[in-house]
Amino acid sequence: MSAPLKVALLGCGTVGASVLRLLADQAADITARVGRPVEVAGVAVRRPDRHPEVPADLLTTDARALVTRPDVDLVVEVIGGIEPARELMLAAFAAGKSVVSANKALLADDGVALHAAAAEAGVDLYYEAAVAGAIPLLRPLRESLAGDQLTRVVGIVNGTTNYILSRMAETGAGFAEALAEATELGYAEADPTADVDGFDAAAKAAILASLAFHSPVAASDVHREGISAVSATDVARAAEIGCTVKLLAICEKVTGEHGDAIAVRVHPAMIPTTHPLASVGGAFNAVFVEAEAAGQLMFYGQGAGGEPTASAVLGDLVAVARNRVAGVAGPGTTAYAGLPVSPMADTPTRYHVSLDVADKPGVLATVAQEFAAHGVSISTVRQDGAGEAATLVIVTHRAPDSALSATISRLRGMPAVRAVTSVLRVEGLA
Ligand SMILES: NC(=O)C1=CN([C@@H]2O[C@H](COP(=O)(O)OP(=O)(O)OC[C@H]3O[C@@H](n4cnc5c(N)ncnc54)[C@H](O)[C@@H]3O)[C@@H](O)[C@H]2O)C=CC1
Ligand SMILES: N[C@@H](CC=O)C(=O)O
Ligand code: NA
Repeated sequence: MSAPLKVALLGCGTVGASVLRLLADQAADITARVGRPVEVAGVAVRRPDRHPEVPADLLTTDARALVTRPDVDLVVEVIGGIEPARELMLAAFAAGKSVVSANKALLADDGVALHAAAAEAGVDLYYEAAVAGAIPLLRPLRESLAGDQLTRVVGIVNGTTNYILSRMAETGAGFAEALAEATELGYAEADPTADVDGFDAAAKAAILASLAFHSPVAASDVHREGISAVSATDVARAAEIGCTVKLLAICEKVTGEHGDAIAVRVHPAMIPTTHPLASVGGAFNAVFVEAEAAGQLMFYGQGAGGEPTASAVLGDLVAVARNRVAGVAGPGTTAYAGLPVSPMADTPTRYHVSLDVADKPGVLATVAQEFAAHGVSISTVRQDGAGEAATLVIVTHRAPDSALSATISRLRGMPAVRAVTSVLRVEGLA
């Protein structure tokens, strides 16, 4: 057997510790699959005293020196965040080393430049773990579907928020309690506001849109709304119309007056309980991909947690190790289509709106008139109660998002409307 391939592991938190453990547990199989042993050369951490599980001679606080060590062949970056992860990746490429990363924040922030640096160095940059954890999704998009035309990618790509929404809907758990559980289980980001406010899902949506539509899409291009404004009323209203609330990432090819573009958004939405995404619970993720020839495909599995994420990291590590043994680099990404990102204001969406109104003659007509004035067609209206406590529940047809939000702003100022108690977009309704 030839000399081992040496790996620099950067970061030994939830994901890094699982990578280290699985790499040791599966050493014999990985050796057989790669054709050479794959061994850890060093583990860069911030506080060596906090890692009694790692052999002391492997620990270092100098990640840069580890990355550029001549005996290191491959780098696994599971530190997270933008810097120093970016600088360490660029140093790895410059030194001719392939990188495996789980870092969606960085890939969505600077993916184009990182891919270019890897290509220039003739090495690999793989990051299957960065989107939907264990689920094989990026490689199918990049390789298996490379001969098809993708039209839509929609899914649940953040385990923490899905865990929180599932707990709120199923057990009535409070938001803070459910978030604490998700953090304890290793699903949440180092700063969980990245999950709750939709930044993590937006980064993943940007990566998915870039791969699906061969165009550069950054996290800052993604319309982003998190789940902190989702109320118990929203969850209850959703249940009344046979829906559940999920945080969705939606990437679509749209055709406007200036030609093809990409609409990319992350926001909570009501979806029918019969929709396959509605039954995706806990930290699980699921992603639908629609392609012209393939039709609909669905990918489902564990989207967060140390071991599931480490599975995807190790899959990439085996892939880049095989490429290294073969003396090649794998397929990179392409942004040849260069499609622009369409503004959220122009994106067609549907709204579910719940209003407290006085039950007086003409109120329904006044409210309906406001929708009509903005060119928004109403699909269904329901009135509950009477007198002072009447509630109007309206579901619209699709209209440009700006028309819908302008309608809501006007309703909030109408004397006949006492309160707008719930506003959520709706997806997947017939
Ligand atoms: N936890 C999860 O379920 C998933 C995490 N990811 C991604 O994997 C990456 C790692 O996530 P976790 O392991 O959950 O985070 P973590 O916070 O548990 O671990 C990161 C580790 O890196 C260390 N670190 C930070 N800066 C360092 C530096 N300059 N040098 C050496 N070590 C440094 C930290 O001390 C910490 O131990 C992130 O990019 C995250 O977005 C991706 C998919 C799922
Ligand atoms: N914090 C992320 C981890 C995986 O990407 C999530 O909750 O999905
Ligand atoms: Na994945």
